[in-house]
Amino acid sequence: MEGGIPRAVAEELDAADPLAEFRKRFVITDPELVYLDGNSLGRLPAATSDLLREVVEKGWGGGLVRSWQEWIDWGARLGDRLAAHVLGARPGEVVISDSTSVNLYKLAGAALDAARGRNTVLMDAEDFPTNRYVLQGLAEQRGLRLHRLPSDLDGGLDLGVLRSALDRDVALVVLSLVSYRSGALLDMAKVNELARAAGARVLWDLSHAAGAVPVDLAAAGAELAVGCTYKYLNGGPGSPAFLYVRSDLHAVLRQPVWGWYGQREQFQMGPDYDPVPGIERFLVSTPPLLSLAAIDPALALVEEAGVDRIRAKGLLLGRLADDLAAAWLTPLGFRSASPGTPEQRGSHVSLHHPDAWRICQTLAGDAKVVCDYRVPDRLRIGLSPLYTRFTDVWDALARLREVTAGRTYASRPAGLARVT
Ligand SMILES: Cc1ncc(COP(=O)(O)O)c(C=O)c1O
Ligand SMILES: Nc1c(O)cccc1C(=O)C[C@H](N)C(=O)O
Repeated sequence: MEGGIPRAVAEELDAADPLAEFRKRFVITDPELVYLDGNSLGRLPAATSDLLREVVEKGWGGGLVRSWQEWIDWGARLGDRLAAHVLGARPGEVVISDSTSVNLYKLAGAALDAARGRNTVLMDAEDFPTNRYVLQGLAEQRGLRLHRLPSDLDGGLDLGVLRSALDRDVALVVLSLVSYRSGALLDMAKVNELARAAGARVLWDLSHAAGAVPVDLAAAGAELAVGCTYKYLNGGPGSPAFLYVRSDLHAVLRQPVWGWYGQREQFQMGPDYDPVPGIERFLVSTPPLLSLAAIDPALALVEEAGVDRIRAKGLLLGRLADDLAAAWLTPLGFRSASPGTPEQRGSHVSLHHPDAWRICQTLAGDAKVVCDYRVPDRLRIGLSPLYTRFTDVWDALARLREVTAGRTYASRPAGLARVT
């Protein structure tokens, strides 16, 4: 019961794909497994293991502490590459450090400290949990008002809702450019403009956007951003995050965690904290060097492919997923949980189904399709263009249809795993 779109269509799209060769640059141990969870953890680039072996054996094993001469500015060097090729920022505006949550805390804290007389923080009530918790903590600790903007779980934040909440008390707006749940993509320039007109700053979380959709922080008038490197940037589990602060704000903002990596003349070990003038003032401490190093070969792939080409393929993958879902899955009780066209989304798509959890678990078994589940009833399908083929999407949705239609999942007991 193929119906809808024949597999040959996906095969033709693969044959015409200018990025097809990039799949070979990743480690793929099980060719039958369809991996559609690169929006959570990207695949391992083939070059990463050798690079890490070199850093471990030559750098750590041979060079020992002397290697810090070379390692110490890797966060800034990689930040500059990310700025130039992925984020549309200028040299000296991006640095890699800490985790997304910690960077969010540092930049939100810095912005709130600088915004005297304004006592409201706006956030999307449906934003990724860590963002909500960090802001809740900051607001409680500082006696600020946290205004949670209602937003459409399957759509995204309505700019009309944001506009009407932007009064003269708002110090900071924190938003994800791409929603982790629905994939909804916001208009960054428009949001920045609305906030600027109201005298508020915007802090962007680019975790689900970086390396998947074109981002031009400078052109969009962005002031602050954070994001992770282990999703579409394929930096590996727990690879450190990035942070961006527009250069004119470096002198104005001081982050709340005063560590020695932000200090002028770090190795002079001076008595009092006196941060450097540049982006490194937003650093805190010793980076997890091996995880930082792993970003290098991963970023090289994104640089070579180019984010515009990655996005172009992402849109086609998204359209194929939409068409197949409409033909095969809607009749089986699936309902879209994402904006309707790929252009309105990042690179993942979500579907509601009352049995989503059990379907997701079953798919990952014999059907060999890894996507993820998000409470209460969503399957989230990540389409990471550097290694996802059109035939992968076709095969995955065909297996999804089979599992659901045959209700082969129904006999399995339900229950939540610790990690989904
Ligand atoms: C939008 C968003 N922000 C933040 C995070 C969390 O980042 P971390 O746990 O690396 O701090 C994630 C995913 O883990 C995310 O999807
Ligand atoms: N960061 C993760 C982790 O440490 C464990 C399991 C999953 C993740 C993820 O990245 C989830 C992802 N941010 C999400 O959008 O749900």
